[in-house]
Amino acid sequence: MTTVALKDVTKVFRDGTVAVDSVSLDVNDGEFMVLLGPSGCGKSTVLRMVAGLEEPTSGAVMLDGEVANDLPPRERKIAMVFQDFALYPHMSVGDNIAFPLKLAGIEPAPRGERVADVASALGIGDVLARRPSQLSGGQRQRVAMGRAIVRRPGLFLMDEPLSNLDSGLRAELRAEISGLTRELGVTTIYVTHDQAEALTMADRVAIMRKGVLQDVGTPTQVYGRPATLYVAAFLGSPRMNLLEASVYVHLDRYVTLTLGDQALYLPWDDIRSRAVAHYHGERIVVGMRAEALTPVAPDSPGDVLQGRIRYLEHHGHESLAFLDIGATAIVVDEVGAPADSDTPFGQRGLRRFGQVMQRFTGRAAVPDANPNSGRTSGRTSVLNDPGRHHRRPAELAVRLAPYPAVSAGHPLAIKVRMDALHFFDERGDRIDVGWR
Ligand SMILES: Nc1ncnc2c1ncn2[C@@H]1O[C@H](COP(=O)(O)OP(=O)(O)OP(=O)(O)O)[C@@H](O)[C@H]1O
Repeated sequence: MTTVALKDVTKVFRDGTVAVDSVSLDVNDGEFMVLLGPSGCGKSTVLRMVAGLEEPTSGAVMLDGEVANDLPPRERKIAMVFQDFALYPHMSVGDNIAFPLKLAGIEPAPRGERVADVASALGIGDVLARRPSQLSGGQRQRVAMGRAIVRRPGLFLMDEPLSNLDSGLRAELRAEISGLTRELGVTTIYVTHDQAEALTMADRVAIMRKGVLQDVGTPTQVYGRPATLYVAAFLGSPRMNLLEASVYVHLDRYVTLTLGDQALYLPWDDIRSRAVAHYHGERIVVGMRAEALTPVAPDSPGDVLQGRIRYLEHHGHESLAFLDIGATAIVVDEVGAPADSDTPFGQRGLRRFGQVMQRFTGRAAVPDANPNSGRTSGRTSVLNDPGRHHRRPAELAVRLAPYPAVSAGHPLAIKVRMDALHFFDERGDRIDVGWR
């Protein structure tokens, strides 16, 4: 049984990089917690502090309710799994898995039994005599998992353990890892920049940006009720449509949300109107996921936006239409294109590449980007903050049936599910409208 608590933990590296900024997070016993965020947001640094491989600059890392800042890594009852597997190439698979037990002084007979049990649970019982070089990537990852679980640790720390594998195998191992950790009841902290991994595997997800924790909750909570504009923009594919809206209150009648030259109306007796009404005369951000938008006949009544298709994207099972609706979109920087979530070539890769190039050429190949340079206060308006967000003509992402009978230039009317709208204030914080 292991619980982890981070209390106001900050890590500033010697060069002044603030990798982790006042993070507080509780991980419950047996919980599968995923740390999610783009490359360089500080996820691995959090994990390394929990492992005892990095010391916090301030704050406390607590294990089972005790401050563990000064506890050496080997006394923390943890097992780590990394993306590069870190297997011993000269040892057989069986010896790799048995190694931690050997170190712990376990006799050969019970050692062999434990190894056989773990190997059969992971489906690698028939390759125990092979060397790691004679295995596939997926098998190697299973051996790394086996070596981690064989000691029955209280806490698993996994740093992008699947990112070197192809996508089919990743999906398979995703299910295996989450099944296995739950079966074992081991508390797990799993680092990834892949939102699909986070949403499918986690009991709860903690989303980070530039060292700052943005939101923590179950996958349903963080997806359905994102705490900040950043989380709203980061999660989901296609990205949530984020539109600048002006609020105008017609007392006792309705609240108008003006999007360019069109408007949506919240009836006054709708509970959400009261929260949004505080922003009368101001601009807010209205978020609409594609699932809240349905194409309808052009003259349909109710909450309908009119647009013209700028372009279509065909994805096989569906097509996405991107509509010009004459409104302004708020684009959150650093979330990357959705496909980014699939590239293992993160900041760490860049750093390594830079170090290798430097060794050969004496010059840095890639400047070591400091995500905190140009950091702005959390109070800055997102509607006027060129370093972090920018505005551009909105292209509303809408789902259509595969290969629809429309093309670029076609007009399209879209019905908006008003109860699925998200609202954010000018600082990028969720406006709580008291529902869901
Ligand atoms: N030893 C170090 N010295 C200076 N800066 C560092 C060091 N280690 C990490 N950093 C910086 O701290 C920030 C957070 O790094 P970290 O590795 O925790 O991010 P990450 O979210 O895990 O990213 P990635 O997925 O690319 O590894 C980055 O800006 C990184 O360049």
